[in-house]
Amino acid sequence: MTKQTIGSQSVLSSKFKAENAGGQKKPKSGGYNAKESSDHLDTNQKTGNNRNNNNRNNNNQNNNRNDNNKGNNRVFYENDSIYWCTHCNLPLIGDRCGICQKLGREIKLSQPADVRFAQGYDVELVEKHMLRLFSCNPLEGRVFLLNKIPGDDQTLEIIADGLLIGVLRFDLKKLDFVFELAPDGARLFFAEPYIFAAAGRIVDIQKAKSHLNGKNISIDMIEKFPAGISAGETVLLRSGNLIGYGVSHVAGSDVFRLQKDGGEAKSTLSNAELKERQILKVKNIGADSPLVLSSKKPGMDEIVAANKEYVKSLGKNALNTIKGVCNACEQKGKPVYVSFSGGKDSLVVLDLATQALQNKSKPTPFTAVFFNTGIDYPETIEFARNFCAERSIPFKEFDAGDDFWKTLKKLDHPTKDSRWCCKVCKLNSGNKLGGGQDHISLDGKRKHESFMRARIPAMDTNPNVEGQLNVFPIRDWRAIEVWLYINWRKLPYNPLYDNGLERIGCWMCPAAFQAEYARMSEIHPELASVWEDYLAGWAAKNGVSKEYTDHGFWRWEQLPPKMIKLSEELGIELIESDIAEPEEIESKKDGRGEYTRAAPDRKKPQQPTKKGNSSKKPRTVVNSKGKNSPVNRGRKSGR
Ligand SMILES: Nc1ncnc2c1ncn2[C@@H]1O[C@H](COP(=O)(O)OS(=O)(=O)O)[C@@H](OP(=O)(O)O)[C@H]1O
Repeated sequence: MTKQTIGSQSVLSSKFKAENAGGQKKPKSGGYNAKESSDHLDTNQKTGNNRNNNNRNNNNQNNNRNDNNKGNNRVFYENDSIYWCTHCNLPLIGDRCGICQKLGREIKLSQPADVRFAQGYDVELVEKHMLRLFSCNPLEGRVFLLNKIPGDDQTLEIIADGLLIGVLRFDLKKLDFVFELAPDGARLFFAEPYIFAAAGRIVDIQKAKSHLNGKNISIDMIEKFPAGISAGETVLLRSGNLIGYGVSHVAGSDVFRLQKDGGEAKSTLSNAELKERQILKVKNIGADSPLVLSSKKPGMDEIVAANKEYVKSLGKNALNTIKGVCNACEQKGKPVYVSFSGGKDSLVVLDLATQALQNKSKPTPFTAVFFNTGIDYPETIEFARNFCAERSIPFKEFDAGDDFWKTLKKLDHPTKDSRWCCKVCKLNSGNKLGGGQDHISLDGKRKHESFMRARIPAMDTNPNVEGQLNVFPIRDWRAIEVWLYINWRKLPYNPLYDNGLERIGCWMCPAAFQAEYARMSEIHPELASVWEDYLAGWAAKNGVSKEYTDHGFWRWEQLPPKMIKLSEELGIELIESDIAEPEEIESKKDGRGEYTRAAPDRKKPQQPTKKGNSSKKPRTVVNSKGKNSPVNRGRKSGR
């Protein structure tokens, strides 16, 4: 089996997939095998062992467990596959296509497998990168998927025609997305008609006697290196009958000048330097054939039709959960609320609750509750209010008003590891909701949203809101299932999802990716400037640079290793309290082994505390070279 690596993810190549087509799927009940189940996107042809809806849903009930083999607390989700109908060329959440009735090819997803459809701005973003790099877009007009994987910041696998095409990764140095090819993505650009447009991206390497995979290539091996390539970019590679891709270490203009023996092209490197430098690194190259995507480009209506029975079955299970809880004897008479944030998950729960509880003969009254945090996007507030008004759903809005800003004056800003904002903006309102009386709250949280949420139970009493029983009717659903349901039911949804936001919450959330701040400042520059003004003031008081806040260092109380490394690479000075002892860092990991996007957990709110810690050493700016210079630059409240 040949494994290839894209960023942090191992991917089984399509060559392997082809060799193993028809292979039997491993039983789900077996113990976890790290080798077999590491983060990867893999395809395996199913061989008639048809799983029915019930099996699927049963799997969903118990779909994750600890990955003990990896020696950390990261959870392994067993429900990490989708299927691809190769006949209709569309994704399936169950193994059989509802249109052609054929069995789909299984695709194992990188964990946490919360795959979704690319929509609106996502499609534009991918197109922008395709055009910039390859001057063409083979994904044009196709519905494709995005699968969020762990990384330094937002990192998305791009899946089209059931194949991993590449990865979009938000680069914390560049503060922009970069596109990296995957083996099948590279094969696309060697097929007609794309090979003509992408010619300016193809580097020709001399035929080699030994393997090239993973090797750095020096100038004497380069036959042709297009001038338009920049250093650090993904490039297509050709060597004899081998095709593949790699990453350039230098700009094309440098190579061009050297090969032309001192031509006109602008250069940053001398000929001698260039001769010594490695020109590029081969990521993957092999005797693969160019890849032509299917001529079928189904739209969302067809995709919904192909998945309808599975979606209906998921919906029915969730309806039964809601009915079961709300009509159980011990819960009878308790007020029922739907925690409606204006996001996609609680939208589905609200629609399910409407069907489950608005039974004509014996309706159970319920109310949609929206906690207006005072830092919500205007689109979210408008959507939540309108959705309920248009459907005559009783709607209750609790407004936290200026509480966030008032608290910000007293304390330092919230961080990923000290998040007082959820308590101030949501939980305080939550406690007003039931007034201490027993009540039921239907909530949109899902296990696949983050490794932190992997263990949410079917229902739970909320230790932070007196009398509240939380029920999570769609806890086993993945984002693709949520979107299929929304499309099947033709529900209107928050427009921010089409505008490049994967997750709707407060526009200022310390748990957000830097990529999300970047997008927020494009959608709502007026909101971004409020936060930038705050950060500028905070930076001045604490003696940190604009780069410190621009690159998102403010989001942590104590920085994770990836941010410390970034500060070294960018030469950004830190504050001593940014750097925790290794044990402290370990205990602060968010369960994904990453520090990225620890989803807020209302069960464990951070108590508002002053960030100041009197036991801390005097403030010291640590420069990136590790030299400490004691200075009088304490943060207002300290970190
Ligand atoms: N402001 C507000 N008002 C009412 N209900 C809310 C609110 N924030 C969160 N929720 C409920 O919690 C679900 C998960 O939301 P989040 O992950 O965004 O936030 S949180 O951790 O719960 O705070 C969320 O579902 P989705 O936001 O659709 O995923 C809701 O059921």
